Amino acid sequence: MSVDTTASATATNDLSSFWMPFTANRQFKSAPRMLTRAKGMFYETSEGRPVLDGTAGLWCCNAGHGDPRIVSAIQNQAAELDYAPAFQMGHPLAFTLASRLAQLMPGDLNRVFFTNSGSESVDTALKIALAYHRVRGEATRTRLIGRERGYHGVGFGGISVGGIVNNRRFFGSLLNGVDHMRHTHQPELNAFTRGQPEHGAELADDLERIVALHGAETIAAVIVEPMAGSTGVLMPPKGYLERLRSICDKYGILLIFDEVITGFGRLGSSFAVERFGVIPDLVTTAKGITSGTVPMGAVFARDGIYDAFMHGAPNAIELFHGYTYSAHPLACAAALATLDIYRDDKLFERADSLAQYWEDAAFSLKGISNVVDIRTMGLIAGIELSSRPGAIGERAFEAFLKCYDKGVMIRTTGDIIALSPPLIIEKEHIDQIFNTLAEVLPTIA
Ligand SMILES: Cc1ncc(COP(=O)(O)O)c(CNc2cccc(C(=O)O)c2)c1O
Repeated sequence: MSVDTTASATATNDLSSFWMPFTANRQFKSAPRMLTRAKGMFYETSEGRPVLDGTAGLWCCNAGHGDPRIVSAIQNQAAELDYAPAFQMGHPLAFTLASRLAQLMPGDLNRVFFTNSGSESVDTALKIALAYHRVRGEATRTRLIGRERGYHGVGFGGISVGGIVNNRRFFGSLLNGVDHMRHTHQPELNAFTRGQPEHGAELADDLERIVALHGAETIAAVIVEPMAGSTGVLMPPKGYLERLRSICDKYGILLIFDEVITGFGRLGSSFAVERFGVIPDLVTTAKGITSGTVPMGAVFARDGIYDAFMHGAPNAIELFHGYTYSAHPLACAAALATLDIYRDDKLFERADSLAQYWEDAAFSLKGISNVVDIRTMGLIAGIELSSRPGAIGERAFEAFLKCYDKGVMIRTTGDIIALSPPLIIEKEHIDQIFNTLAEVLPTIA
């Protein structure tokens, strides 16, 4: 029997085989929400209904959907060089892209290791950090420090340093050799703050306590999201990142910024590195690198980290790590086309120019029942709702369903609504998002 893989064949009613990620599978399969097309700011459902993409897919479609410049880049690449190994072999696009990315990133974060996702970027950065200390003769530095409420993907490395309990509790004992700083959310001090909170920089001193407990010589790296996205859009308190950098310098600890969400314009700048003016030792990225069109991640390393590995027998492999699809030609082509769009259409500057309008629109929700906090920066917003007793997440999920029915797609984490639209968004779309929320939220008891 021939297998029909055309679009008509995918309009199947058989939902049973796909085990959906991070999804209430039974609820979804009882009332599927199928997206079949996308263009610009909009998805189209299987019923032909337009849905405004308020979350850039999953924080990744920063250039919007269906840009012909990316589409043709992928098509042409598939026809020319569909796949080539990056182990002991190379293809020019990988080197061109790495150079482009290094030019985009501030500081001396000039070395780029390619992965296929944010989770792989995080595991790669953690392994580079551990190996870096070993090649420098400090093999005692094996401990990795994360932060409560941190999200660093779903690899065993990422969930070990991560701080979201549901992402950890089911997966057993591999999560050792880590410690965590406190998260920085202080609603009693900072609720409804526009941008960075005034209070909380001293929370970075948790790292001093961890050093005092374990000994600096046992600690390899600290990893933080400069802006914590998945946990519900938590901004770094003023001075916090600077303080982390200073403490890491004091003890020879590597600082890793996980910019899987904040990278590529989300905060109105190229990266959080640029936005906050703090230079980490490693940066993890993914998502916006290809505007979500082809899976790809990239880890940026400072020159000194790369140089530390470049010793020993001249024909020896310096780092025993990498993926079959590292620097995949289609991903490289999509990424180069995406970077061209960010540059030519000035999407980062555009995000910065719309940030005030976006913020004012978000804060127009203040005063609606159950809205207990609003947090914004660049083109990101977190709208926190109070939780129903014993039913955390239900209010926000109800808002998600109602917004979807009204033609707007939002994301929720717990009872926090997370919004992160494509950077091509127009003011009319911003109005549509927040007018829809203004209609929906008062109807949720
Ligand atoms: C900071 C950070 N680090 C790593 C990852 C993992 O990336 P991959 O998924 O590509 O392995 C992420 C991903 N973040 C992510 C992914 C999907 C949904 C949501 C949400 O908050 O709704 C967030 C992330 O936000």
